[in-house]
Amino acid sequence: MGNSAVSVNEVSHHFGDFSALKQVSFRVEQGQTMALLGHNGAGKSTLIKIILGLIAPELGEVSLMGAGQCLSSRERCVRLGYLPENVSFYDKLTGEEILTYFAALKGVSKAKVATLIEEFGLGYAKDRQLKTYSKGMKQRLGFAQAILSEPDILMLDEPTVGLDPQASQFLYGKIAELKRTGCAVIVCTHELSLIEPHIDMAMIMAKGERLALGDLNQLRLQSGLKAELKCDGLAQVVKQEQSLLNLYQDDALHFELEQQEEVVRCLTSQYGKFDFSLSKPGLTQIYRHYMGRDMESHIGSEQASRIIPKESLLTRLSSQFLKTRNA
Ligand SMILES: Nc1ncnc2c1ncn2[C@@H]1O[C@H](COP(=O)(O)OP(=O)(O)OP(=O)(O)O)[C@@H](O)[C@H]1O
Repeated sequence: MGNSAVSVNEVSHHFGDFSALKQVSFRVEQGQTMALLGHNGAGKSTLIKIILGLIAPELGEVSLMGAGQCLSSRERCVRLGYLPENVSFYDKLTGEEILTYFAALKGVSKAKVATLIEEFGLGYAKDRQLKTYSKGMKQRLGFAQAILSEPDILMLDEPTVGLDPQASQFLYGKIAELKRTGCAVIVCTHELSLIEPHIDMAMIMAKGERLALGDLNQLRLQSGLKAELKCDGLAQVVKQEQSLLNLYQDDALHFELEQQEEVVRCLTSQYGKFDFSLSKPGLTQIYRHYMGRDMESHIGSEQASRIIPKESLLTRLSSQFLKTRNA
């Protein structure tokens, strides 16, 4: 499977007789950020748990930094950072105590803890118990925890929920810094327009299946969604130019992305139209296209009775770290 940071190959998984993942494959290279998108219950968290080694997939393979599936060997050689969807730490500990605890588990110095606390604007609250923290403060602490060990692979589940716009920008700035060091980042989110400028690629999932995968341009092409071009005097041009007539609707030209060069060349070189606005489908439009009109029915397909009680993933990760270290 090569030496991608994350390589997921034909992974399938069931919970009882429910098929949560169906032959999902993708790769994320070092220094790349991938958005993992899908409706509630699409299988995103299950996939993340499989990558983390918390769930063993029934079928398929996962390889991290070129290393195979075995959790203990993976833990020894790959630095993983993880921010779960609902950050749940021990709420009687202070912010500083929590980061110090995770630093000890990950073999990170206390000095790094102090630096991160300041960087994340939590210095004023470091001695306060977590139960006094706001949602955004907990989220910042969770993110600091996830990047403590300068991870090779960072997985973030809804990282910007509860963050104000400034804190979200700070978080994406941090992600950009980590990417420059070669860190591969996978972000599960429903905040599509927020994440769009920060990703190299996206995977869209529904009902446990991969619907689309690629960078924005590849997703635009795969979706068949059209670009829209507007300019003054377009109606006059279209009257003279038969090749553009079929593309003309509601005062604009609508065309496949492959046709863009041809359309623009025609307008500029034959009609001297250099002042035009061109809009391409964004991630939100692409996502809506794939989700179709029955998005609501996906949301309704959650079956609460199947859900096994969730204990804190961080707690489980910590105990696995401890087991590995003590092995
Ligand atoms: N431990 C479990 N036991 C039984 N079913 C489960 C379990 N975990 C997840 N599922 C089911 O698997 C499906 C995928 O769940 P998952 O949490 O991966 O979705 P998701 O895409 O992360 O959703 P969300 O956006 O709501 O977080 C859902 O139908 C869910 O009910």
